[in-house]
Amino acid sequence: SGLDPIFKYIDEQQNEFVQRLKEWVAIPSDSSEPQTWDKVVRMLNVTADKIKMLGGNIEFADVGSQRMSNGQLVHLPPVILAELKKDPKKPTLCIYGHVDVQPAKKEDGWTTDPYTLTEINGNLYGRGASDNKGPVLAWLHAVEAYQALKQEIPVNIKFIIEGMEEAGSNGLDTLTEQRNMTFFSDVDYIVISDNIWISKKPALTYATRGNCFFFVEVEGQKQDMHSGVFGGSIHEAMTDLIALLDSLVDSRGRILVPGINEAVAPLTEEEEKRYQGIEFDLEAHKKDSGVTKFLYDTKEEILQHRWRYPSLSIHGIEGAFSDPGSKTVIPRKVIGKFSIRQVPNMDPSEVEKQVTKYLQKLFAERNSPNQLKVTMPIGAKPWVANVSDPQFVAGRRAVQTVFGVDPDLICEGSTIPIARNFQDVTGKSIIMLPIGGADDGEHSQNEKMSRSNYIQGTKLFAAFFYELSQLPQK
Ligand SMILES: C[C@H](N)C(=O)N[C@@H](Cc1c[nH]cn1)C(=O)O
Ligand SMILES: [Zn+2]
Ligand SMILES: [Zn+2]
Repeated sequence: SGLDPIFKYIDEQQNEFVQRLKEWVAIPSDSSEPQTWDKVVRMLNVTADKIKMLGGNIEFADVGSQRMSNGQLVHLPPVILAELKKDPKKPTLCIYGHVDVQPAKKEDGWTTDPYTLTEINGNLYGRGASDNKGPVLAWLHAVEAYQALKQEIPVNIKFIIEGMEEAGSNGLDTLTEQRNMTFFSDVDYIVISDNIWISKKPALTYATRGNCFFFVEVEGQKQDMHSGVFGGSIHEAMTDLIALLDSLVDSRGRILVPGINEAVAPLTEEEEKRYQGIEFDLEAHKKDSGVTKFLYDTKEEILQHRWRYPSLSIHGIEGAFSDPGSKTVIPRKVIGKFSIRQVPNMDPSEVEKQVTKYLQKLFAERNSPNQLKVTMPIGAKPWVANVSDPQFVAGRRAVQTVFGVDPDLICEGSTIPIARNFQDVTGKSIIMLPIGGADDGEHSQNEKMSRSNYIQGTKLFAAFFYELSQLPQK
């Protein structure tokens, strides 16, 4: 086909493409703490340089400041808005991605250094390899392939690349509103590749869960105390917090906050049947994840609880003694962190009220003199696409061209916070076109992307440009 020279170029350049991913992974652009936002900015500069080399116009859009939990106001990293040369006769595709990463330390249990991309048995290990540096580079390499062969890219291309996705995409929602009539006005399609397949088969994603992230702070004394001197005679902040955290979810994974489960859209018969038809190998999932016993026994229940029911996870406690050894301390202030994944018909502002009211009631029952503060720094809504949108036809055809199979049509249990905002504010067609493998281990130790997914994924994106251009013009 006409795409063959492009695919050949991508195959020939694959070592160079892997080398570039190595350079990107080497930048520890962890967005979880302002202390490392300078690395996020460095990563955004490197990304912008690459887009400039492809002839792109770049704007570093300012998205203001964020008030941190300690009251400090910190300037956020900018968002890259970019555009390649425009031809008004072609449709315009806007590619969203992020170049920040989750935190990673070798001592967390990585086999290799998280910031040194290391290839083992065809897998490229490194923080951000799959989430989301690999896919962002794959888009840029797909553009590069057309340009290197002096072939016209069949669509106009815009980019939105941010460095705060893992921290909730703060500021990007307002920027989207501000630029709706300008940057977004000529956009026909928005594509996001920031998630994974559910099996070895390629997939198109039409829904994601949202996320409400909570901080529960319990403050006791002015300083940490000796547990031999004060233990037994004071209300300990950590004891209060553990009681609160233990009241959120039961051992069967059921959320205990009143109102949460009641809000969830009921499972229809038609939807239930759809789950039976989904190819999902539970044994392979167990093997890949290392989970020996799930909360549910059937593939249908597991997928439903990953895609269409809320879940509550407890992530950590700031201020708790967590080093090795035995320090007999009573921490003065502790902050529990948990999040609740959001599904239709949940509303993050309602969830915030429900959680706050519930925790305040439980805390009051403890008669503790300590101070309780509940905040929700992230409140991202779930996203559901219109699957009859022509963009899904282009996605399916591109998968068929590169992989020779029909893609699975799947949902995503995790969250791309800005997806729902793009949909609500711009009204544009959105698709998720993942290239990450089911066993990539995003956010985990030993995150990886296979060389094959990275390179075939680059071809998929090149084919997607072509297939979009073949759709009837809007
Ligand atoms: C799906 C995406 N690659 C991702 O990992 N998103 C994060 C975003 C998030 C949600 N709450 C806070 N950050 C995720 O789903 O955890
Ligand atoms: Zn991501
Ligand atoms: Zn992520």
